[in-house]
Formats: sequence, C-alpha cells, structure tokens
Amino acid sequence: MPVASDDAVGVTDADADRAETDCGTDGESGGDLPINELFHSLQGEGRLAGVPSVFVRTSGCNLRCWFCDSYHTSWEPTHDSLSVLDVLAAVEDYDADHVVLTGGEPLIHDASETLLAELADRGYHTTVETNGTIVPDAPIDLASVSPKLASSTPTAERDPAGDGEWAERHEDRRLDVSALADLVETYETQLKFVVTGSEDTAEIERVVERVRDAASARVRDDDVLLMPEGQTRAELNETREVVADLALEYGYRYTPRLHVDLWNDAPGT
Ligand SMILES: C[S@@+](CC[C@H](N)C(=O)[O-])C[C@H]1O[C@@H](n2cnc3c(N)ncnc32)[C@H](O)[C@@H]1O
Ligand SMILES: Nc1nc2[nH]cc(C(=O)O)c2c(=O)[nH]1
Ligand code: SF4
Ligand SMILES: [Mg+2]
Repeated sequence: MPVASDDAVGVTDADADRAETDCGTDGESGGDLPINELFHSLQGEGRLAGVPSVFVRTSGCNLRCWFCDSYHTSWEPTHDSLSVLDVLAAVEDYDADHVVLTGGEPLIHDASETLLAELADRGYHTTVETNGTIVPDAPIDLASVSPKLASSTPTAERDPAGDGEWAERHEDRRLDVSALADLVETYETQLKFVVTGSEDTAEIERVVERVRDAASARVRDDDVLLMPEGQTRAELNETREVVADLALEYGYRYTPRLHVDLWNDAPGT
C-alpha cells in the first residue's frame, strides 16, 4: 500500500506552529486521509495486547522522536490518499471487532474524527495511538496516549535524518499537560511511556504527578505503562528486562511489544 509522496510533511518555519498542516493532504476538503498502511495483526502494546485488530496507520506527525519505529510516517512520510469511505471498506474486509488508529500522529488529520465516528456507528471498538498533544472531538474507546519524554528528542547526535534541525520544535511540542489532562478526563486512557533507561523515571513521575494535579479524573498506577524502547528484537533484548524491573520498582504496569517479539520489524505487523 505505501506510495511515495512529495507533498507530505513539511519542515519549514511556516509549518512550525501549524501541526495540522504537517501532512499536506488535509485541510478544507477534510475528507481524505493519508494512509501509510492498513493491516490485520495482534495489538502488540498496552492493556489490549494480544487482541486481533485492524491497524489504520496515517502518515504525518507533529513530532520527530529519534527512535520512531514508523519512520515513513514521520521523518520520511509516504502514503496513499484514501477517503474515509475507502478506509471503512478496507477495515470491513477483515473479520475484526477492534480497530487501532495510529500513525504518524493520527489526530493531526481532521478526517480521523470522521473515521472514528463512523467506526463507532458500525460498532467497532476503537483505540487511538497518539502522542497526547492534540485533543480530538470524536468517540474513542481507548485513548492510548504516549507522552514523549526528553529522551525522545532528536538531538544532533541522535537525529536519524539530519543534524538536529527538529530538536527545538520537538522539544517545544512534545509535552502538553493540559492536553493530557483533557484526554484523561474525556476518554478511558492509558499513559504508555517509551522507556530508554532508568534515567527516564524521574520525568515519568513528574509528568504523571502534573497530569494528576491538572485532571479531575483519576489516573491509577496501572493506567501508567512502561514500554521498552526498541524497534527490533535485538534492541528489545537490551531494554525489556531493565524496564520490567523499573515497573516493579515504581508500581507501574509493564507492557511488552508483542509484535516485535513475534515478527521483529516486519512491515504490516
Ligand atoms: C509510531 S507511534 C504512532 C502514534 C503516536 N504518534 C505516538 O507516538 O503515540 C505508535 C507507538 O509506538 C511507540 N514507539 C515508537 N517508536 C518506538 C520505539 N523505538 N520503541 C518503543 N516504542 C516506540 C510510540 O510511543 C507509540 O506508543
Ligand atoms: N501489532 C502492532 N501493535 C501495535 N500497537 C501499536 C502500534 C502502533 O504502531 O501504533 C502497533 C503496531 O504497529 N503493531
Ligand atoms: S510522535 Fe509517534 S509517530 Fe511521531 S515521531 Fe514520535 S513515535 Fe513517531
Ligand atoms: Mg508500531
């Protein structure tokens, strides 16, 4: 399905404050979604790990994590443009009750709200994988929010595509406590942190505390998930045990990356 496209994510200053235009296929028309891939797999992450689901992966993101495992939706985005009706038809081709809308950052696209409403009308359980910087107006059964820590910032040493040109913008945008509090209040939510090592735990505790202070809804320790960083089995071999130990130490939940354990970094899994 992926098709190379030149009109994808801009990195110009003009775009800097307009996250919504980071993938140039949305806007007034509002009807189409840039789709990078659409596939059937087991949910690999979070409290629904193991559940057969259809994954709809949009292209374009307002952040640039150095470790992004979906490089072709963020750093070098590619996609086909599909109408919401086309996406619904493709979803309905599979025998599944659960749909996971992911990206890239799916919530930068207005048409994601339309898609979520249509999926709810058809009785699907929907999970949205989001970085937690945007609050949508749409029905969602599980907001799977992955707030980005300082360790995600693409510094010059870690930039997979350049010399740190995105670092400042990423840093400015990556955490919005008010958006996180709104998400927690509006939706059934899990907070799923990508953990690179024990250095991340102080910031995780701070973010959780700030969200608890800002939100009227309760955030339980087991709504907070620690997920090991790693795009491949080999990388996860280096991180999963450390992160499991941190979950035990801090009383948060551990989540595996089941799909990476099963299929490594194969596309469409
Ligand atoms: C590609 S992102 C798309 C959704 C959204 N942009 C976000 O970041 O939540 C899907 C999930 O993969 C996680 N992720 C991305 N790269 C990862 C890596 N190298 N190791 C572990 N998790 C990763 C993200 O944190 C997020 O939970
Ligand atoms: N199997 C599987 N489970 C996932 N859970 C979240 C994913 C994502 O990329 O958002 C993902 C993914 O890419 N594959
Ligand atoms: S926010 Fe999500 S899609 Fe965007 S760069 Fe980070 S991990 Fe990738
Ligand atoms: Mg993934």
